[in-house]
Amino acid sequence: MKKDNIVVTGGGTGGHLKVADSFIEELNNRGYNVIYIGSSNGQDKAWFEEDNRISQKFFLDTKGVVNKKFLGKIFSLLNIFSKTLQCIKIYYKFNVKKVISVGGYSAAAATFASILKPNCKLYIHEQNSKMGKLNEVTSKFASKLFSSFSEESMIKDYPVSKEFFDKARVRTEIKTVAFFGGSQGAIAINDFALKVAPKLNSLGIKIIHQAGKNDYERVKAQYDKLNINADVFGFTKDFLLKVQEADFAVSRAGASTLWEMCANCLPSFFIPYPYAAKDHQFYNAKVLKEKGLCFLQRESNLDEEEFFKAINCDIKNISTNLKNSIKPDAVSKILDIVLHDK
Ligand SMILES: CC(=O)N[C@H]1[C@@H](OP(=O)(O)OP(=O)(O)OC[C@H]2O[C@@H](n3ccc(=O)[nH]c3=O)[C@H](O)[C@@H]2O)O[C@H](CO)[C@@H](O)[C@@H]1O
Repeated sequence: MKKDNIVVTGGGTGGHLKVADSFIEELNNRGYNVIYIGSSNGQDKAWFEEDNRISQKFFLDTKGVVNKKFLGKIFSLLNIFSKTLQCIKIYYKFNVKKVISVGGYSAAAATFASILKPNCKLYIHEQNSKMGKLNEVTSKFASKLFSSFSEESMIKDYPVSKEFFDKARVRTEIKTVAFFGGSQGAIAINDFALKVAPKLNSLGIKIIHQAGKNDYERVKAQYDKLNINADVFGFTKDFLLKVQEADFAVSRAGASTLWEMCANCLPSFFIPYPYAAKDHQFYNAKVLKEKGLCFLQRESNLDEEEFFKAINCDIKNISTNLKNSIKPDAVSKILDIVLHDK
């Protein structure tokens, strides 16, 4: 017999969706009925539409509010209000008493509905070092807030999928370097990779390169022109395989990617997305940098020399120490707290 219905909401980009995915997996393993509420815009639909671990899925036509002009903001807020009413109806229909939000605009309506409906509890997972706008507004109403960066959080480890820990290995030498641009890809990282590729190639180092859907063709053509046989792709569902193969990564510092690399013991050179809200990608990586566990450079003063210095680091030492930066059972521990909360 299936247990209670639990709502998981949020997404928009891969970082939020990966965390939602980890919660859905564990809830499903524990026999709970999972209801997912996301947006029909962004990546939610592509990620979960065919997912048979989820018993009910709702992709609402919602968009972000924060970066809109005045009138756009008003329309988006009115839209969120009407979708909030729709979510309240869903909660009554399926007798929902617990809602887990991983944030992002696609979580807004379901989160507000959990606050407005009596006998419904809200649990929030904030992924970043600086809180997103929605979580800032709604966390005061949450029964519990979880975050790797908050002193108050009962569980500080990030909910990374177990497979990144299972396949972890301590790197001892650099045979393969990977370039990762976050779920959307990053032109700045693509251009940097193409700059350093000839030297990496001459050192006999293999290149893995996630260029993003939109820039893939250009990047691939550039490698062909350079006559370098790199493993280039736009986006892969098998990200773990690429992480596992790499001995060193150059990457954006979105929270999910950052902790996945820690879990896998992969030393990294982070180039944060400079336009992230409150510069949160920089602060995500700064926490690791202060412990000597990563390299960190601003996109505005990217330096090839610094990069080549980094790949000559004591990789074994960093990789070994990454092992202690995160523990593997955060998903389970967070859900223990949520599910036993009265
Ligand atoms: C531009 C922007 O606002 N980015 C935010 C977004 O980033 P974004 O979604 O890029 O951030 P993350 O790095 O957190 O997550 C990317 C996720 O996509 C997966 N992946 C990546 C490449 C690939 O080919 N296949 C694949 O599956 C990775 O495993 C990872 O789990 O959400 C993050 C989490 O809130 C934030 O920290 C970022 O700042």
